Amino acid sequence: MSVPALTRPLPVYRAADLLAAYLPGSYYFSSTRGTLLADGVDAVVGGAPGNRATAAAAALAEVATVGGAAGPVVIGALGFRPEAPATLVVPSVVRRAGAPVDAPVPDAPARRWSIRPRPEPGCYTDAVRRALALIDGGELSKVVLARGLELAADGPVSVPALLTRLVRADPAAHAFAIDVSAPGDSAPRTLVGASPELLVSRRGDQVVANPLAGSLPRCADDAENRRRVAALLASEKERAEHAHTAAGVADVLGRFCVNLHVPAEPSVIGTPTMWHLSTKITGTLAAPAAPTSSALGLAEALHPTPAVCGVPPAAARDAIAALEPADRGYYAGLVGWTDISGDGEWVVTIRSAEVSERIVRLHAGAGIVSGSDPDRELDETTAKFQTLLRALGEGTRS
Ligand SMILES: C=C(O[C@H]1C=CC=C(C(=O)O)[C@@H]1O)C(=O)O
Repeated sequence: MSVPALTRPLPVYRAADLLAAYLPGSYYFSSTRGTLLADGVDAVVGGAPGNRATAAAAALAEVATVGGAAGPVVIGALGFRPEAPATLVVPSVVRRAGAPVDAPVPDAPARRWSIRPRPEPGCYTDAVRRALALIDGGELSKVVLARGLELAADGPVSVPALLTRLVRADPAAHAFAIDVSAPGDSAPRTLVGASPELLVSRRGDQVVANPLAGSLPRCADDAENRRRVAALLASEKERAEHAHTAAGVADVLGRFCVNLHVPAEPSVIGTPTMWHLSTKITGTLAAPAAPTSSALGLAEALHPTPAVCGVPPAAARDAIAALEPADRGYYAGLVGWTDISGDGEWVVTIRSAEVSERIVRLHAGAGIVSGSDPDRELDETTAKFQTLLRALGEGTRS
């Protein structure tokens, strides 16, 4: 007598269902590769900065029997500085669906906001001038300087509404909402955003990275947008800014890959708010079984790329510490997931915010190279804020 196989039908979810099911405290990540919604914490992944991939692999091996339909993952976010707070967990339940599809953007909840730039715009342009002096002095070739906005609402901010508006405004973005609450926080804290920048994606032995640098704002006029795209491609200064980033990423990935394809010329990608010079780098891993070659291992090796730090990296880090008045926290770090096979997707934490009850903290940065104009860099950060400001129903201010 044959024994029927014990099979459990895998639940099938739609991306829209998982987006609708997101609640603060969950872990959400979506991109053109698919949607992931995870809940509960089976294990917290520790590990020393730079070596978290090994700790992640060990944690995944230990909980390999749980993880719902999709098997266990490590999901979370690491901050910009190696010693910054980190959130990396193996959730108890993982639900997956395909990529988000086009759907109308719902209205933002009605809120009144008070907005404070941190620092004041004049302090930011002063910092850019000081960075240009370091560049002129030969200490640096590029540094990315960021500034912040602190928004206070007249009531609690709905993170599900914010996430939904971000995903609907740009279903191709890498959208995320990660619970980053820490002991001692007076209220739950969520890192939420829609990053255009793929740090690294891995499937089997195939890797893809998509460094971005060199930007212009997008506008409502098609002809003007075409002019801006052409201007971006033609600008020596923007191309130099981009070349530093693409070369930095290619250099690191080259150490892990047996072959690496780096297009000779950048292309342009668009988000609803920005145009960016882009280089899509692809490669084949030499040792895919090594934890250091997992998606998280590669992401840690790549971070921080010159898209958020600079060249040379140590001097750029020092300049950022000296010229930015506040810590970046999770901004300009990495956010994503890795599974037990080492596959996964990590993105650069830009176009992001930390939300805690009534307060939303945003950051945006711009790459400073020889020839940068402080006022234009300020304007670029203002344009980059629009992704989050529009999703909050507060576009065009700052
Ligand atoms: C640092 C940010 O963007 C990076 C990614 C794309 C273009 C950039 C730029 O043109 O400066 C930045 O390197 C940010 O959005 O905060």
